[in-house]
Amino acid sequence: MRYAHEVDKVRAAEQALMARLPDGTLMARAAAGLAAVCARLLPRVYGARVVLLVGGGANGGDTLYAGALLARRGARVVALRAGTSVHEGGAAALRAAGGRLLPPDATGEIDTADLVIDGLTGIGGSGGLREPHATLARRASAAPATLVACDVPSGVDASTGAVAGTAVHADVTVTFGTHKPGLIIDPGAAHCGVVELVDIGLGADLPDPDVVAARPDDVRPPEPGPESDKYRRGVVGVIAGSGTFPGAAVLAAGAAVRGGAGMVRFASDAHAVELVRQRWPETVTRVVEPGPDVLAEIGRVQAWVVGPGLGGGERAEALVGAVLASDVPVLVDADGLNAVSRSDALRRALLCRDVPTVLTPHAGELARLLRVDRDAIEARRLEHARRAAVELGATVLLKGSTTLVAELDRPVRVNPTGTAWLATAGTGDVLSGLVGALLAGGMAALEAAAAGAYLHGLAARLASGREGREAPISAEDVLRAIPDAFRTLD
Ligand SMILES: NC(=O)C1=CN([C@@H]2O[C@H](COP(=O)(O)OP(=O)(O)OC[C@H]3O[C@@H](n4cnc5c(N)ncnc54)[C@H](OP(=O)(O)O)[C@@H]3O)[C@@H](O)[C@H]2O)[C@@H](O)CC1
Ligand SMILES: Nc1ncnc2c1ncn2[C@@H]1O[C@H](COP(=O)(O)OP(=O)(O)O)[C@@H](O)[C@H]1O
Ligand SMILES: [K+]
Repeated sequence: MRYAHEVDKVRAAEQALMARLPDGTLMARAAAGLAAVCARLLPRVYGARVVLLVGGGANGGDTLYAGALLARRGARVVALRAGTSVHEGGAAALRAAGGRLLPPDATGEIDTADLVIDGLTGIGGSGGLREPHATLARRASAAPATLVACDVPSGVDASTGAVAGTAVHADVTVTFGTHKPGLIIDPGAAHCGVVELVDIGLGADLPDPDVVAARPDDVRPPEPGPESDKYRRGVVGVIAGSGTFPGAAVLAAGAAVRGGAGMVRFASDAHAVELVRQRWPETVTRVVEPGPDVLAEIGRVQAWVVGPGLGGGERAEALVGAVLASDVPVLVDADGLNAVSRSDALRRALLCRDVPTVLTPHAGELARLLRVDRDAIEARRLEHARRAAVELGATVLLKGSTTLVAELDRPVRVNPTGTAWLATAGTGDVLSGLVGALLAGGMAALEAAAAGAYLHGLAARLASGREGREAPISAEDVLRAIPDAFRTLD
């Protein structure tokens, strides 16, 4: 797993470590790591033009010391000082190495630089960048020079990834000690470029992470063994589709098949059932009307998926209600979530469940569930995913440019796979069927949701093509690539 810690935990760990080390050791380690990355990025350090953007805090200090190291190797280094104060030790080191400090209006230096280091704000930044920081950030982001952010791109909130106004768009972010959530969650993540972690020795002092991102060998979907049969592998029941949206049913049922379910039971109205039967003859289908015995009519399952394409109205509410009353893991998606948003009774049913429930909203659906603005959710995804997990008593998979999975008292999972080409109709239906199959296979809710998001994003990348040469994909392309995604896991 890749770990990320929020700012208060980073500071506590740094203090604990600093208490055992001579003054300035951590800053020296951070600066050395930063300078080493910058040196690698330059074709030649000697004679390179390096500009430092320096704020008044320790982030500026790291940057000044790194600039001094580059100056000692023959780079021509100038620092533009934003604000009134500047880290004194760092400024003295830069001067001693032959570098110069200039006022912030010397912005012409940025346009002719080979490399710019952004040391305006790090983990101490808060709110939108003030002037002259914002102008410097904009100018550096637009300049041809390679832009390296020190610890965090200035203007990005390190703990959350929120961006209030201008923020640096870095090519590379060199971060110290541990990742910060804001570097792996959008909108902040989109400002980071490539993230390089420099070890400054914090390891033993860091507590459990706030946020984690899987690496390929962390994703372990269930595998059949010699003792397996279709029932032991897990039966998933999919209740989806309607006269208006039958396609969602085909995608969700198909993804459950491809996601490794031993068997898929599919139930809906006659039209959706007919389409699913034609497209996925391996499913066991049943036409159902909502009623007290609807689940018994469909048959025994190890997990339910309810919601994709169900449409609005009482039918959807009744079907979601029946599923929430069951005693097996449940995934609620799309119109199923909208039904919960409309009905206090369903909300109560959700809270009463003592078996796992996974909710898979996009920002609009979560906005309706939490009764907040969609924009607020997209700006502060981490906060809202966590809040939803608490208020709705469920494992919440928030979809979008960064997919998060939140569960009470657990580090939030950030999905590292995916591509913007996934933003196309129907891909969410594929995700619901896939996660449903993993739940039916016996994975815990958090693991199933995180593994499903990982495989879904990987399938999309495989379908879309090699980086730099991607092509548009359909939801069906993603579905077809699910087995390839499984194959790429170790
Ligand atoms: N602690 C350690 O052991 C280690 C820490 N390390 C390094 O220290 C960094 C943290 O340093 P830090 O705590 O000094 O905060 P920092 O990120 O420089 O920001 C504060 C400055 O920014 C300013 N500012 C804030 N918001 C602003 C805004 N919106 N717009 C404009 N200005 C704004 C604020 O001004 P003020 O609001 O006080 O007027 C103040 O001047 C960390 O990221 C890492 O690089 C490493 O060396 C390893 C060891
Ligand atoms: N900008 C984006 N970058 C990466 N993935 C995205 C982006 N926007 C959406 N996605 C992904 O695309 C899928 C869309 O799901 P959803 O909105 O439910 O679509 P639908 O309801 O049409 O099936 C989700 O997996 C989501 O995480
Ligand atoms: K910075």
